This record gives sequence, C-alpha cells and structure tokens, in this order.
Amino acid sequence: MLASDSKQDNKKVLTRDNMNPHVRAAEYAVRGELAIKSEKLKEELAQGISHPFKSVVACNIGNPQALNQKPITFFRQVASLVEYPDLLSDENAELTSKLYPSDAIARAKLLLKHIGSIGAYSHSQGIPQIREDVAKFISGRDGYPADASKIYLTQGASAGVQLTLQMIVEHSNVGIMIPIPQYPLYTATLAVLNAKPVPYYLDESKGWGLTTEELQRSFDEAAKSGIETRALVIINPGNPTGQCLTEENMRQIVDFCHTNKVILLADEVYQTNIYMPEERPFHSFKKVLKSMGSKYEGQELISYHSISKGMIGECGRRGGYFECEGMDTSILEEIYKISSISLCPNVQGQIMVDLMVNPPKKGDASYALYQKEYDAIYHSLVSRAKKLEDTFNSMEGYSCNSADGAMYLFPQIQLSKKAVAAAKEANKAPDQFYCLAMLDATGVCMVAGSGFGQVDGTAHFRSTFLPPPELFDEFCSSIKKFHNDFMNKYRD
Ligand SMILES: Cc1ncc(COP(=O)(O)O)c(CN[C@@H]2CONC2=O)c1O
Repeated sequence: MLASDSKQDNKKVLTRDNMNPHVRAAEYAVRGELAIKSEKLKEELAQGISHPFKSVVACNIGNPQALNQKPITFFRQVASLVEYPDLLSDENAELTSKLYPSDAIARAKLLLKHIGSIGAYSHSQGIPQIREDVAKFISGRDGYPADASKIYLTQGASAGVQLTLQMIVEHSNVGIMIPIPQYPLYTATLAVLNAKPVPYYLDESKGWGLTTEELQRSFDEAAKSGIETRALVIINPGNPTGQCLTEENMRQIVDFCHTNKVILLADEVYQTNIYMPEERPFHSFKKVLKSMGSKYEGQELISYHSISKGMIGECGRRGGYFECEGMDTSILEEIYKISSISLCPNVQGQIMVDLMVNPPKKGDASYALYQKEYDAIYHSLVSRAKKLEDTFNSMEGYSCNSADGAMYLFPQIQLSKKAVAAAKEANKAPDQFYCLAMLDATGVCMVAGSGFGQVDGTAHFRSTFLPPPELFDEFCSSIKKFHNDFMNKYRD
C-alpha cells in the first residue's frame, strides 16, 4: 500500500489560520465586497436572471477603457507594429504604408532597434532608451535635469510603490504617513509589510486641503507611541478626493519632510488629469524641491507615474515608472537588485510609457489625430466631472467638493438615524450599506468611504466620472432616483 493511501484526512497544508497573517490583514476596498457582488450581478444578468437594471456600471475603479473610452490611435498603431515585426519588412512596406502613418512605422522601427524583440527580457530597470525618454520628459516638464539611471520602469505605479515601501520598512515600528482618505494600495501594502500607517487628515471643509500643522501633529503623535516615521505619502492630484496642491503648500510639505527627516513619496499618476489648469495647475514635487535651493539638496524624494491614468487609460498593460531624487547610491543599487528578482517589467508596458512621455509632436504625421483624440477625452472628463458633481450637490443630504483633478468624486452623505440603524442591523458601515443598496437598485458599483478612511462619524463614497458620455445622463438619473427612494424608505 502507498504511504499516501494511509493519509485519511485531506487536511490542507495552507489555511487561513496558518497563512501569513500580514497578508490576511490586508484589504483593498476598490475590489472588495461591492466589486465582488457587482461581478456576480453581471454573471446573473448574462444568465438571464432579471434585476431592476440592464447592466452593471463599474464606478468603483478608474478603468477608462472598461467603460468604452477608446485608446489613443497612434499608441495602438505602434504597439501593433512592434508586436508583429513582419509588418515592417521591406516586402510588406507597400501594404503597411497603406495601413499605418509614417511616424508610427518610424517609431516602431526605432523601438525595435533598441529592444530587439518584445518577447525578450529587457534590462531589469527598464529599457535604457525608454528611461532616457522619461528623463527628457521630466526635465522638459520641470526645467531641471533628470538622470535616467535614477528612473525605474515598473509594472504600473503599484509595483513601484510596493517595491519602494518594501525597501523602507525595516521593522514593524517603521511608520509611513498616509492621507485620510487615502488610496488603499497604501494601507494594504503597509499591512502586508507589517508596517505602521501614520494617518494625517485632509480637511474636507477646505477642499481636502492639507496643512503642515496636521502633518506635524500626526508625526509627533506617532513619535510619542514609539513609531519611527520614515516617509510621507502625498497623492497629488488626490485619490479619492481629487484635490490639487498649490505650489506654496508643496514648498511647506518639502520643508516638513526636510525638518522631520522623512522621505517624500509623491504619487503623481494623475498629473495630466488637471481640470482647473488656471486655478490649480499641476506642479511636480521634483520641480518644487529643486526650486527651493541648496538647503534642501539631498532631500529624499521618490515620484511615481503611470500609463493607467491621464487621457491614456492603458491600465491593463501595466506600465509606469518612479524617479529617485536624493537617494543614497547604495539604495539605488538595492532597488536594482530587487527589480532584477522579477527580471523585468513587461515590454509592451514599457513601450506605452515611452509613448506617454514622447507622443507625436507638431509636424508629425499623427500629431493632428493625436491632439484631437487627447483633447476630446480631456474635455469629456471635465464635463462629466462637473455634471456628476452638480448631480450629487442637487441631492438631499449630499455635499461634494469639486474634482480639481484625478478621476473621482468623494461626496459626503448625511444618512438618517433609521438608515444608520438598518446598517447596524446588517452589520455594515453606513456608507457600505448605502452603496450595497445602490448596487442592488441600479447596478452602479461605488466604493464606500470606509474603504478609504474618513473622519469618524462621517459617511462618504467614491465614484468615478467615467461612464460613457452617451449613458451619463441615464447614469445620473438612476442614482438620483435610487437616492430619493432610499431617503423616503429610511426617513426619520
Ligand atoms: C493614486 C494611485 N496610485 C497608484 C495607482 C496604481 O496605478 P497602476 O495601474 O499604475 O498600478 C492608482 C490606480 N488607481 C486605482 C485603480 O483604479 N481606481 C483606483 O483607485 C492610483 O489611483
């Protein structure tokens, strides 16, 4: 008889009880209970099971192309050419020139000259020529030099954030300052790393403003409990709150970091999602830091960017980068070492980073179409953001700050005592209870404010403004109707 036959029980080696407890503790609300339930509703609709709505609207995630946003034509032309290099051969030249503009063909050839095959591993830090293009983009944007050797291409900004936080968290008493409300990539990653989140609160009454008094309060409070705070995360423009920092405020933040000896982690993935460019233009922390002179020379700063946002929305390709400023050379080597364990970021994602930072220029064959597509997406985002903000602010018990940037609105909702009691009865946070009811009634999937953190006793939810323009009015009306019915059902 085989030894294995004698094993009667099928006890699993790995269970929730004995798995890594820090992984178990991690939560990521953007794809939590509401998102999971929305997927189930989508399947039921596909099976013909009826619901009071025809389709599920995923407003829980900034995923533009999942809501019919079209990709930028030039980007996909180049991506398709590098994917099938035979199209670039002399024998196919006539056919290809009928299908593709000359600048897309030229760009694809140039990329392949640097890359060889997109099926090959690339340099672990990312393809050198693409990092040079990123450096050129950064120095052109900021007016200060950027060094390609301090730029790392990544599988989306998420991978860059996770890698750099992993570098910083030496032990479980290391604190990382995070905004409340915050994008849950940060709390989830800190949970996995068994680090201490050190929350600082954005001021909703001041357009989600951030003061250095609040930063200092948070830092000092953590220090009192023995936490060694080593970094400050700033998301600018904000997710979920959409605020865009003023240059003056940014200088104060850099000074705070310098005074308290903390690394500044600048999440700038929404740097082109700027909807009030006159009143609140985007400034990079790299530019602000370099403009502050020699006193701040050596301040450690890591800035993150991504192809998932902006007018590009190529989320699924997983492309992005982070730039290190003021970091010790030995740390740059360690970052390279960690990057090399994963071999390399995917090459199509790297190519999309190159296209993001080096798009068609005036005079190029594709420039007119590129600019037309880019502007159309931008103006549509501006108008949908405003329309949804106005819808929210027209609803009983809602108050919603405008979105200076990013892709989200984060309204506060005043729920009745009856609704709060019903939520308690259902063992749900009030905003989670409200969002579940909205999902059941309309098919619209939001993310409850409790998933981002909020001032105790308040209730919010986050919505994208990404439903397609042709469905946007219907989307707004369905939310308004749901809300009226909900408020009447639970009126005190
Ligand atoms: C502030 C912020 N940083 C980083 C990321 C990660 O982006 P990558 O796709 O480059 O890894 C996101 C994604 N935004 C998530 C995804 O969609 N909705 C969100 O809140 C984000 O909002």
